[in-house]
Amino acid sequence: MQVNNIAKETYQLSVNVENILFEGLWEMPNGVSLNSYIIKGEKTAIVDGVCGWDGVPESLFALLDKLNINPKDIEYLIVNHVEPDHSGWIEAFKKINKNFQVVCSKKGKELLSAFYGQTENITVVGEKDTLDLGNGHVITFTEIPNVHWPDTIAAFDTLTGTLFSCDAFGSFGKLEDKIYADQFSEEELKEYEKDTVRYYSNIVAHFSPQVKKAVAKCRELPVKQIAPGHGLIWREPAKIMDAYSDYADYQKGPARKEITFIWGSMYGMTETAVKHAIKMLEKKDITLHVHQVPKDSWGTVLTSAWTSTGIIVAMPTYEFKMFPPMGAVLEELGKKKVFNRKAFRFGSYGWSGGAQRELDEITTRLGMNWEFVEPVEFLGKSDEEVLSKISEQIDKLVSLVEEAVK
Ligand SMILES: Cc1cc2nc3c(=O)[nH]c(=O)nc-3n(C[C@H](O)[C@H](O)[C@H](O)COP(=O)(O)O)c2cc1C
Repeated sequence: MQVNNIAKETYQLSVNVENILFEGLWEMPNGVSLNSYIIKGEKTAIVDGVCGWDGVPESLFALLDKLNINPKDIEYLIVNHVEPDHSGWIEAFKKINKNFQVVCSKKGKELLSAFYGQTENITVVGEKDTLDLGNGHVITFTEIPNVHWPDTIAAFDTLTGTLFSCDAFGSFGKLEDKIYADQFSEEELKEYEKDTVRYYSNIVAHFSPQVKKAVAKCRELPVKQIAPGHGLIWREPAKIMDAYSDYADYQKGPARKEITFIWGSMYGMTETAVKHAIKMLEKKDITLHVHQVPKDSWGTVLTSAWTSTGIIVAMPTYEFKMFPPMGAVLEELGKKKVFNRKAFRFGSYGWSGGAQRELDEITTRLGMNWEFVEPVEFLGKSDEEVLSKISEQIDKLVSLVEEAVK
């Protein structure tokens, strides 16, 4: 929980949240920050807020107190989108301040009524509309729908060049002493990027075409720094804009020279072949992510798959279908539109098989368009012949990935 002066009369109020599943679903090994911003012109505005969970609005009020800001003196609540991780505190705020004006998009107005019964004192803004807070702080608005809720806008302070981008350009990971990306070393940024890709792939990825449009729009603004609703502030805005643009492109593939290897096994028959395959892949000049299901969460698998051009799935047949957690993970990859990957499947069966049929059904139904090399399905344990066939197909897969990313 911290306050930072990030530009003239502009402050970041940040509250870290840990040990929860984001959206009730996604694990966050390093937590997440909920960032609000105060702009103190002649009038005071708060840009986005925090969730309404126990203790979180109170943390925000404590931060306002540190800044000597009485919530009653906040005139504008700029709600870039109504998703409750940023707007949940409105109920608590309304109890303290009865005379504020909400600034949001047309769609945001509908959602505010539905979620918080807020129907009055709302100023609707659209593309290029402005809000003058005095002292030179003229805020202009840009519509970036579906990044990540349909009502999303971004607010740009023309005085300081700060773009308050809401979920766009955000990341998982707590904010600690360093709040700017440029305070991180190359190594630290590489590590931090894992949280950014996790955030992007788990939360925003479905809307990748809209992300592309949003990035293009934001590039047109004279942005000096990007202050997102989650994660670090970017004083070199092109870096995170380029990264988000690349992540959006990965949806349709090809992505990076990486392979995500997802496997599951009941009695070790498939697992023996998995160990052989991993040993082989580790000798290749390609980044490998290995995940066992159901041990590793959907979110973790999705994070790796998002940046991988190649996918290997290894699992046995279970009641005429795939080993169930594999089916669930693949459905999720399909729904997030992890499309056009190079892929390989192998696994053990005991009766009459069936895993392949379900795999084909899921990839076809969800339009995933994965290009598979020949599958290797074996009865019981894997012998030398099976392992050699697996090696052959892995060689083919690696070549396909290398070709795709050239
Ligand atoms: C609960 C259960 C369901 C199974 N269902 C099928 C099936 O529908 N078709 C099939 O060919 N084998 C089926 N098998 C056999 C397994 O696919 C076989 O034992 C395989 O070797 C398991 O590989 P693993 O040790 O990697 O889990 C089933 C086994 C179990 C325990």
